[in-house]
Amino acid sequence: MSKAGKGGSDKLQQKSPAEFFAENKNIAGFDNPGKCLYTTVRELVENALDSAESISVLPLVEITIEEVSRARLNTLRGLGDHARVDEQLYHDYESEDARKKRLAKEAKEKQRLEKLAATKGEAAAAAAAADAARKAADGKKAGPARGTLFYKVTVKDNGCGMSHADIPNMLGRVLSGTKYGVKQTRGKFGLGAKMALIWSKMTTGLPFSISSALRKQDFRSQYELDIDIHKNAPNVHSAAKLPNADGWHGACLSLTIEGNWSSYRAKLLKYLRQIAVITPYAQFSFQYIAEDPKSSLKLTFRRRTDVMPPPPKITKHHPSSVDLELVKRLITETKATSLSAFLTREFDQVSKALSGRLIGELRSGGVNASTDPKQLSSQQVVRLHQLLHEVRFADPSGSHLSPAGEYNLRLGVMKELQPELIATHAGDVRVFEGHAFIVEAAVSLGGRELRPGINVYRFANRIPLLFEGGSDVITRTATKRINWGSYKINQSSDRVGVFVSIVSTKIPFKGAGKEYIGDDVEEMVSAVKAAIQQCCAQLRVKIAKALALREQQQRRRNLTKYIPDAAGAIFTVLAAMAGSDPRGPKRRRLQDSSNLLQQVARKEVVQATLEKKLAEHVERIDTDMALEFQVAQGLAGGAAKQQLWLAPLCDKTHYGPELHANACVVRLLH
Ligand SMILES: Nc1ncnc2c1ncn2[C@@H]1O[C@H](COP(=O)(O)OP(=O)(O)OP(=O)(O)O)[C@@H](O)[C@H]1O
Repeated sequence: MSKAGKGGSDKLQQKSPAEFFAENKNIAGFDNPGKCLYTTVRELVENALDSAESISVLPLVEITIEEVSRARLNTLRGLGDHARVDEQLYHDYESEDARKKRLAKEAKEKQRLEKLAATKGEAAAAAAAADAARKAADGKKAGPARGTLFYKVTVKDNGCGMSHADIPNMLGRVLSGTKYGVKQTRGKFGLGAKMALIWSKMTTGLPFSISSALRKQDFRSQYELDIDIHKNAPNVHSAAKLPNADGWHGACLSLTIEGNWSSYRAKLLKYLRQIAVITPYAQFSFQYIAEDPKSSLKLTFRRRTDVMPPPPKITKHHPSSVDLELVKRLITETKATSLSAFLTREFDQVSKALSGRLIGELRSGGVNASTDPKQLSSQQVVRLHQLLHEVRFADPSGSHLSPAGEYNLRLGVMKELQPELIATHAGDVRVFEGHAFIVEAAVSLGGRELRPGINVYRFANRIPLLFEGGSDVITRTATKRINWGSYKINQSSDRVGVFVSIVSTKIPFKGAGKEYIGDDVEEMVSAVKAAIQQCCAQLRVKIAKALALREQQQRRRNLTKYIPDAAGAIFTVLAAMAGSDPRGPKRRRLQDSSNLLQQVARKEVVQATLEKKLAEHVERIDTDMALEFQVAQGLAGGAAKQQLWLAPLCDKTHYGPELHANACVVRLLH
């Protein structure tokens, strides 16, 4: 008899996707309570942005995190107050041993303070006591904040909303979503919101509350649901259609989870600031409601532009990116009834003429242009798949992508970090495994909140990436592959901001948590490096100009500093000469065509007159030299130019040739 038959541990079992992800939450970025709070907010915010952008509406996202004490949570769960029967069972019970240890520690601390007061005075002892009290309080804060470990997270948007019938499946079934096509979106896996729901189910047991309306819909869908983890199916508690008198459209999702605000507060705020950098056309209102109102927080990241990148478009699979299973699925799903139509209809970069040539290669296998793709034998499908990988197809055009745009990236960095210098660059469309991608970069110097050294900001499909930076292609390229010194940038003392945004129909994320992009994709490494280098080259010119300006100002300051002394010395000589014999040797040597000495004698010229004239002279040579410098630089084609950004009115972002004129350079759109 087999072990399974005996009821041993080898019994065959099956898991639903929901069970798998509930047991392996960390794969999706749900590691610990603090990180879970962060990832929940992040997933809901990114859904909100995807949703508003899908209907070309300027996003308005309201995020609220509200502390829920254990007592309130119990009320929400319908649990009454519990009077403890056996105190010793509980975590917070102080045993006799623990009490002795605490008293010994306190006595030792008292002795230390008394000794300090005797040697260094009362003030030093008081400061040490305050310091110890602060450390003790910090220690308590870092530990689990009992009573406020639960949070109600609500995210509301003005996006496309969800249809009434779809809501249970969209939000209550793992691996279901609308973003699986070949399209650039923030979401991809059909997992994020459900992971938040699974986490809430595992920690508080409270359901998802969803309110949503499609555009022009006269009712709002109102749902309370959770997920049957075992069946991976939605479990609807209540569903209703409520009046929508004000014509609102969008979604408002709310759930109550365990979390840790104090340990992830900084990360969450950093995330919001960075998403505001890469999405300057969105408005984010953030509110943290604490049980103690003094710890509450309200922040608004305002919209700075109404120019939204054109929305990404869904595109067809590139022939070199499909695997055998995908070819089979496309054959099953296609509406084409001939092989010729199938190839042109389902694949990118396959024209009618090219499909004819491809079919020519397959003819020996017994197919022709009119063969119904659904009638292909499995050998014929295998041959077709092989052929698609052997033929060299034109690269995808990338016109379906939606990069943030240099204008938005620059604006975002300027508004959030206010750097002293900034340069931006948008790279050309490149290709990785048949998927187009575009890398945009900004490099800034100085500004708010940057530490000395290289500060890397990473974005993928316009999502900020805040974790696992050390292994990411952007961080590694910025810190290891750029020779900063050659651009007059000091890698350790200058405050350098490196912002890189990659958009693609397939970002090679490591893991479903979308935390970082691997450093092993050669095409991506070279595109990221080129984009950063382009920014650095622009910055080098600006830095040279700034240095020259600083030198010029220093020279002027030095000259100005000596004017009173120089004028005083000259005036003393002139005054002495003016009082000497006009026919004496000193006076004869002076060519006094402007009768300077007489003017000095008549007090028409005094020391102040000399000082004023010298100051005017310094000013004049300074301006002349600056002008000379500007002209020289202008002719050399560099520093005198200032980049000015005018947002294109049309939705194109691919630039063509540059037109150079004396006063400006204009970049044309293709
Ligand atoms: N705020 C929203 N507005 C409109 N539709 C939404 C919203 N939130 C979620 N959805 C719909 O629910 C689906 C599932 O969302 P979920 O967060 O689970 O996964 P996803 O965003 O598709 O992918 P990922 O797991 O990569 O985030 C989405 O594809 C979208 O169609």
